[in-house]
Amino acid sequence: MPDVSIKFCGLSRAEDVSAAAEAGARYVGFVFFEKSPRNVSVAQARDLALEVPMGIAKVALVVNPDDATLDEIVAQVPLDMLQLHGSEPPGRVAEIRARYGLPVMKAIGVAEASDLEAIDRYAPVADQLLIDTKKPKDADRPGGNGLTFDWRLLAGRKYWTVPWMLAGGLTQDNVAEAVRVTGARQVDLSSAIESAPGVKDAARMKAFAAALRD
Ligand SMILES: O=C(O)c1ccccc1N[C@@H]1O[C@H](COP(=O)(O)O)[C@@H](O)[C@H]1O
Repeated sequence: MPDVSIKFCGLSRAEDVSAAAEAGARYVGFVFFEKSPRNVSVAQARDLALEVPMGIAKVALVVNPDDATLDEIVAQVPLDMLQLHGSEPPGRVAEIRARYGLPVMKAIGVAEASDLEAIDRYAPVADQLLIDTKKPKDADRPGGNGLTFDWRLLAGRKYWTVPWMLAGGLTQDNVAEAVRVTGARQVDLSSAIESAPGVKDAARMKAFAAALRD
């Protein structure tokens, strides 16, 4: 198994941060999206971010944010990256990257081959890409739904101009296969490391990391 970096997303308690660090996460994510069971306030995220050990990147996940929202988050929370998980067009991604001087990761939803065309539009304006399952029509959030997409769509794609992460329904049982098929060297997940919606589980984080290591 190659070395694969893990991002555990949607942490909301100090104990989740400790568990993520202990499991070997290289990124942790805080969700700013009211309809999500993982939604945190700016104050909560600030307290959590201050608990994150050095060397683990702190990521703010936002969905079609306006400048006022981002101004507040960036001013209050010590961050290493912004994750844009809405329908932000490439120009807006570039604008956010320039305005805040933080690396930006743009999520791209995938359901079919044509969705991958977005990679060429976003790679020039983002520091990283997050290839996630496309939002189902009836879902009330654009990610974090625990659903996979057909990983074979990424198989054989050798040339990426920016680093990327794989996301969407990854679990301790399927991640090894997902990495094998897609060649991903970074993975991001939320649902599978929860004991209930929004409640992270230390044992599941540990088991997920072990599935990538062993
Ligand atoms: O987690 C959420 O609630 C969320 C809300 C809005 C946008 C994105 C969200 N999560 C992101 O989706 C991926 C995949 O999640 P899952 O593993 O399928 O549950 C997750 O890694 C987050 O980055």
